[in-house]
Amino acid sequence: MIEVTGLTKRYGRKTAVDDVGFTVRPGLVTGFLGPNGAGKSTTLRVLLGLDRPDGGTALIDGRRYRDLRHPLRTVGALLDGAGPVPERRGVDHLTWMARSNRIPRRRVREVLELVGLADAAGGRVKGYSLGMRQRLGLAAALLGDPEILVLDEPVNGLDPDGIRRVRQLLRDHAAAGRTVLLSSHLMAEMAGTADHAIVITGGRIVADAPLDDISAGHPSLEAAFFALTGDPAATDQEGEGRW
Ligand SMILES: Nc1ncnc2c1ncn2[C@@H]1O[C@H](COP(=O)(O)OP(=O)(O)OP(=O)(O)O)[C@@H](O)[C@H]1O
Repeated sequence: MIEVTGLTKRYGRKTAVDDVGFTVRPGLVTGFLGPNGAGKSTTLRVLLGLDRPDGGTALIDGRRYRDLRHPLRTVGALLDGAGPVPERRGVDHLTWMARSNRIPRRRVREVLELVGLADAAGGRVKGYSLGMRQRLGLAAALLGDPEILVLDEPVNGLDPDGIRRVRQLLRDHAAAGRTVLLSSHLMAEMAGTADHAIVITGGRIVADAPLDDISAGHPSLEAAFFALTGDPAATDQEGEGRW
């Protein structure tokens, strides 16, 4: 279970996240949606102990990330940012992670199969495509067989096989009574994967409800998203006349 309460994070004079609160429950895939700059990554970074909040808390099973006894076995995360050493082979990166977290070595092979990277695991990371790096990041998130998955744009760069694998992995994870928090800009992907959605814009939560409730009364999830967050294209047409 993830519990975020009264979370505020400022960068200089910019308030990136403003008194945000939500709960992510087990047994569901919860989508975290919002336009560029809405505050999604900031929230996830604080949750994963990569940034300090100015106020409020973000707890995983009742603890801050840095207080978790076995972080990799509790929460698997995929976030933009520091990746593996480019000179390292994919399999060595995972083996090093497994060893430093007391995870059995056989799990490395398992996660490589799960994400469809087994054949390329012997190659150096610097030779990987965007999608292969993404698969390696997912493998790392799954390595500790964690109860909770927190994934920022997991299908970014993935081909149809990769997208199908991720969708199935997340559905299976939730069906096993585990917790999934997933951010994505791809509304069709979200509509096909998530049960519940939390929508953030301008650093504030504007919806937190089952996906069907959010879409109700709109032709699509995308239309509901624009209704909640504002549609820049509509503003352009209404008078800004930029083009
Ligand atoms: N390190 C930082 N320094 C200054 N401002 C930052 C920093 N990180 C984020 N911000 C600002 O905080 C706001 C929220 O950014 P954040 O990256 O959390 O948004 P996001 O919802 O993840 O966006 P995207 O969909 O583009 O990834 C933005 O206005 C961003 O410019």
